[in-house]
Amino acid sequence: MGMTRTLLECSLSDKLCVIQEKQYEVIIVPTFLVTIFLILLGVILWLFIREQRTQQQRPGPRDIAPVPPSRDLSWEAAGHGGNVALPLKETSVENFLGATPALAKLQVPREQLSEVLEQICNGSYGPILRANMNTGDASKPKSVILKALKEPAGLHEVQDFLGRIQFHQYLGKHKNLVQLEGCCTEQLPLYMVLEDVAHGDLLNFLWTCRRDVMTMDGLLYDLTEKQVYHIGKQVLLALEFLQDKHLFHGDVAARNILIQSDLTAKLCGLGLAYEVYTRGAISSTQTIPLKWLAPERLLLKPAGIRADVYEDPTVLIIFITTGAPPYPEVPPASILQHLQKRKIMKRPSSCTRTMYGIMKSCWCWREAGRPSPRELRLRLEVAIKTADDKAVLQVPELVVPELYAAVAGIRVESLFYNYSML
Ligand SMILES: Nc1ncnc2c1ncn2[C@@H]1O[C@H](COP(=O)(O)OP(=O)(O)OP(=O)(O)O)[C@@H](O)[C@H]1O
Repeated sequence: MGMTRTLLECSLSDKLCVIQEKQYEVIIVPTFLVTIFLILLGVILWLFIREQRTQQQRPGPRDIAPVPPSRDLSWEAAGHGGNVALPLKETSVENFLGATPALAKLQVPREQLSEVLEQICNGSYGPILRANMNTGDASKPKSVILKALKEPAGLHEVQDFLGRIQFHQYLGKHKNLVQLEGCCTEQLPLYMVLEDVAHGDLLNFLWTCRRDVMTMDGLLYDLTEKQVYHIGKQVLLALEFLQDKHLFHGDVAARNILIQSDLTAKLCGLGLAYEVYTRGAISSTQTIPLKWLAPERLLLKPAGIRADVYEDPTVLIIFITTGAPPYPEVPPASILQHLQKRKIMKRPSSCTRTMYGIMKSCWCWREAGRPSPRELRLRLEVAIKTADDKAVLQVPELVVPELYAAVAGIRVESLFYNYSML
């Protein structure tokens, strides 16, 4: 207003007046703008510093301090020399654990877990152990599997581990999925308690079939075509169950199928299904052997249940060849090019044309061209009726795990085999 008035007051012939007025404009406006800018900068800086301070005060992984190992489980007594306890005692973590009431009814009192019998392997969270659980009758302890959270664990890992237990709880019971028995999460160390599927994974089972072993602990190591269908069907029932919950497994492989003495198959390795549950998709952080992957996954495209269907016949073929690696003639790194030429696994002599026909339908390049788990199961149920229940599948050579790992494109340590100990 003042400036306008001054302008109006200056006559155009009064040069001095016009110059003075412009000087006024040149000084006042930029000063005003600079001041605003400085105030804004100050506010932003203040907010930034305040946020930094709050973050420093928040509990983070580095805040976790060591605690002595739990005495409840005699891991050292089992002769392994170490302990599986988390070196963790931190108020914030304890508060955090206390804040998961959803798990309250799953708690297994630690004193019921009496003795660690063996370490099966190192799983994705930490050691996977076989332990005895007291059932009330001292003469009948029950064998269970403990998945422990390894040390050192940060809050994020603790959170993820608890989330995983809740995921099992969400899934509920299914005959063909490994069952959650409970958990020990009220204090550290943390354990997920699972039913013990004592005969271990299908791959080891198949390798044992190659030996002259007839029966072991009630399990018959003689496989017929009918049994192959029978186990395949159970895996598909588990996949249907996951599909009903809008999930998929993501790593269908013989190493993730556990076998009971009555040939009940149970799917384990639910890590990727949990990712689908929490994020709606699988990330690429977990490495799955290339030779097991459906084309869309090799191409890093989004995958779904029909990628599981693609992988399921890979299991069947491994089955029918009693644990031979898939695509033995193709180097693991060349598998995508191989599939892009629309080449599929050859029919082994032990595989009937009916079974191979079913497999081929699953190895369709296009996802939409593959059957759903239910359609596939129905086909297996038809095939089972005429399947051979007499002839035992025989592959004479023993497996050399190192060679298998190289041909299959997997790390030999990932084969949790006690095969060599038989
Ligand atoms: N309930 C069980 N009974 C017997 N053995 C088991 C059981 N659970 C796991 N195992 C053994 O441990 C191995 C690894 O299991 P699993 O893949 O479930 O663990 P993980 O590494 O924690 O993977 P994920 O995070 O995908 O579940 C299996 O191949 C099997 O040998």
